[in-house]
Amino acid sequence: MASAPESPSPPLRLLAADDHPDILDALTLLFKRAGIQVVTTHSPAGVLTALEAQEFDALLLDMNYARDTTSGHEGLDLISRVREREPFVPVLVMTAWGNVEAAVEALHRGARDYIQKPWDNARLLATVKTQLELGRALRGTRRSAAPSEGALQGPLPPLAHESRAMQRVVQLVERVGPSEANVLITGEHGTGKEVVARWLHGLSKRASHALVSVNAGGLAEGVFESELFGHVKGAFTDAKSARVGSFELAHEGTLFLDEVGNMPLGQQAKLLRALQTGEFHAVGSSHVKHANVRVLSATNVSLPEETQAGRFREDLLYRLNTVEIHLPPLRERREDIAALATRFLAEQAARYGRPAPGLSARALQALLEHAWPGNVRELEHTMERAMLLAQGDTVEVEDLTLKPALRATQAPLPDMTMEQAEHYLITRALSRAGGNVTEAAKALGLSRSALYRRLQHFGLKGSG
Ligand SMILES: Nc1ncnc2c1ncn2[C@@H]1O[C@H](COP(=O)(O)OP(=O)(O)OP(=O)(O)O)[C@@H](O)[C@H]1O
Repeated sequence: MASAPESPSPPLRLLAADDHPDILDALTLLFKRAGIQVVTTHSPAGVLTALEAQEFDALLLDMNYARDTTSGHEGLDLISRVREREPFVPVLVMTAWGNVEAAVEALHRGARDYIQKPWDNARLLATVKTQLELGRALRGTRRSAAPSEGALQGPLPPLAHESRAMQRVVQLVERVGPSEANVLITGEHGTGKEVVARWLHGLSKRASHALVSVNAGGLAEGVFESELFGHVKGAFTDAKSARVGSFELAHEGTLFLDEVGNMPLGQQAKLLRALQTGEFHAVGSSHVKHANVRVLSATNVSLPEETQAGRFREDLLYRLNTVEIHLPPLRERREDIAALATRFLAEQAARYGRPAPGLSARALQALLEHAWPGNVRELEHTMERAMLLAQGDTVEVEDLTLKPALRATQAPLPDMTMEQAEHYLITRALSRAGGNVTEAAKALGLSRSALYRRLQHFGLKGSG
């Protein structure tokens, strides 16, 4: 039977924003000639409206909208707002010639590249095309992420990434997600390793197949092989029926090996053999099976240290960590706390059918100062509890029920980096001043405006 011809893919679609009509005309002409569909708008509000109305493969945004200004503030705010709504659409910015500072800040806020005006047509076209194609690929893989049997199901979970550290993680996830590379995800408990695994799978060509999760570090000797490779009926006393193993379930999809650092050496050898050959056989059968899997694994222990101590096979480590993605603990990315806390409050409120409460300034300070040994998971539980305890429409410090012993237990000041020490001193001063910026600035020996700049840098808020 002849197969149906593939339908031609629709033209790449770009949203371009600039408040100068002549620039928009020039851009439209250039991109149309290259077969790119362009929608234009002259204001930040227009960008947000256009994003509501339709999907784009990439955005090209000017940084200055109020005529006669070159500060780029409107453009920077716009990037942040776009990233909130559309975390994965590639954003390119256009900056005034020589305004490298604005360009660097734009990259920090999540823009992928920048073009200086006046631009060079060939370079602009090449840069835009690359981002359009990437954006199209990212959209396509996410759309085809249909759940299938045995998979970790459901839509991709949110991945908050306000901090620079998490923005770097997201960039890495975007880059390696669509590849076939095996990825080792490291980080303390509750830092979001499984969330990252889901995104990696969701962005890959394998997204329409299963993502099968195995708690590799917690399998007793007797069940390890049966769990991973399956067994035939009657293979052992309890084998009343045949079982399909995780390798087979994950065929053409992704196998997620959680807690991989806790596997005993004997199991490591068996896993390595299956990964090297792609072949295995079910317990009680001599029939060789083959599975095509991409392996993602996660651990909260240091595998290089485990390897040195002889507890983890080096050859297995090399197979697992083609790329490593490290999730920093929450105490090292405090800029994420406010966004995560508000998100969790809203989610829990929706779950309990209540209006989402707000966070008092003191409650926010307490959250920012807490050490979060349980990381994002602990914050999630704290906000659920706080939502239930809150009286009225605001969560107060008392509703957080943070254990005092755990508050502000960071690394001692001498062990901190400059950035951490500054962050620590500022949050402490703000907290002591009840969120009042003027008072905190006085205590720190800074001018109010200098403190405001630092607050902006760290994504912190104060009052007064
Ligand atoms: N960046 C994030 N944005 C939003 N939610 C997050 C983020 N990171 C983690 N979470 C949420 O925090 C909880 C813990 O995340 P997850 O289970 O992925 O952590 P983990 O590192 O795999 O934990 P463990 O090591 O204990 O298995 C989940 O409910 C997850 O949805």
